[in-house]
Amino acid sequence: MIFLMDLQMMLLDVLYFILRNSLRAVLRPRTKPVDGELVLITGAGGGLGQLFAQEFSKHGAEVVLWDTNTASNERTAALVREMGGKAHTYTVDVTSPQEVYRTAEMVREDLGRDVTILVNNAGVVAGKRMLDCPDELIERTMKVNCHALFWTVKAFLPQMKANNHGHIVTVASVLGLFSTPCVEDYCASKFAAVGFHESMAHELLAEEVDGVKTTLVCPYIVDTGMFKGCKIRDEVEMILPPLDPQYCVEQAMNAILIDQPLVCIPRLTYLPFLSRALLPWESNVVTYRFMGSDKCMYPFIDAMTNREAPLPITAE
Ligand SMILES: NC(=O)C1=CN([C@@H]2O[C@H](COP(=O)(O)OP(=O)(O)OC[C@H]3O[C@@H](n4cnc5c(N)ncnc54)[C@H](OP(=O)(O)O)[C@@H]3O)[C@@H](O)[C@H]2O)C=CC1
Ligand SMILES: CC1=C(/C=C/C(C)=C/C=C/C(C)=C/C=O)C(C)(C)CCC1
Repeated sequence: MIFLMDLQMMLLDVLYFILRNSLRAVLRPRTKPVDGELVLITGAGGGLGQLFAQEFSKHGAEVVLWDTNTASNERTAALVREMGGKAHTYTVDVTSPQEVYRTAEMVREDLGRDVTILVNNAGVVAGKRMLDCPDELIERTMKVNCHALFWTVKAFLPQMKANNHGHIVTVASVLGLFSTPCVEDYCASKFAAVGFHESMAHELLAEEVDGVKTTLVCPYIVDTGMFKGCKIRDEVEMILPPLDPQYCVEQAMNAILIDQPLVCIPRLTYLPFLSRALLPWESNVVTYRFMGSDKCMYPFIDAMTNREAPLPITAE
């Protein structure tokens, strides 16, 4: 009897959330204020990291910027300060757990308060065919895009839980939900990031920690240069062009500010995610061929290889 009542309640809840989320897609729900929050962004010197810092700052948050690249991290801080915002920079390699824990402690001592929003944004890709790729590059992708999530979350989640207040954002990718050929390191790391994020989100809900929110951000190609050259069929690209970085971050911010658990940017990319789950493998293969996704990474890998190749010696 209790089982049947629970089943009925669960089905009603399922319907309620389908309805609520469909309405949310049309009507804009109220956003939460983030002024006064302390937001830590990893990979803050990069294309999306810089824009996240500026957007959070526009909303009145104080930002803590982490990157291995001191110069680009300082540029982000300068942009935030020009806007009248508060930014603190730290040069950190997020692949090192010791460095992450030590710097997290330093942030706490320097600022005298806890980080309340963590944006795990740092990411890399090897940009080589798997069989040509040095093992160290494959390991680096796994360490930056996946292992680092464990270190930063272990560093900041305990205080969020203790205060029952916080938000963990994981910038994964649509390539964590479906794959393309020739970026095995990246897909493996982003599928892992999605798995990590979802498991952590379920853990918080199972423990009824309702004040710590989570958002998984899965963008399609963004024009930051990271995947420069990646190209699908022209006719399909007209419907699905690479994203403008500002648009991507604005969409991600909208999701974060309404505590949305998952956002695929653009929405059209929910389709290949669904078709991967529902259609036979061979149906997906023919779709990939038709849309030019089967060889979309070739020009990207060529461009990466040429970028690294030494300049040809030309006779004077
Ligand atoms: N661009 C795209 O098409 C898409 C990107 N994404 C994801 O979005 C996120 C941001 O990407 P994007 O802004 O385009 O990339 P960028 O390369 O512009 O920025 C990434 C930043 O992370 C930094 N970084 C790399 N390794 C480490 C490390 N070990 N510790 C700390 N910082 C590090 C980089 O520093 P350095 O300059 O020294 O390398 C760089 O500043 C990534 O997670 C990416 O996977 C998702 C979907 C699409
Ligand atoms: C596979 C596939 C597609 C192409 C996806 C591509 C090319 C994604 C690239 C994403 C990147 C580079 C993400 C970085 O994080 C389509 C045409 C959408 C639909 C058919 C299935």
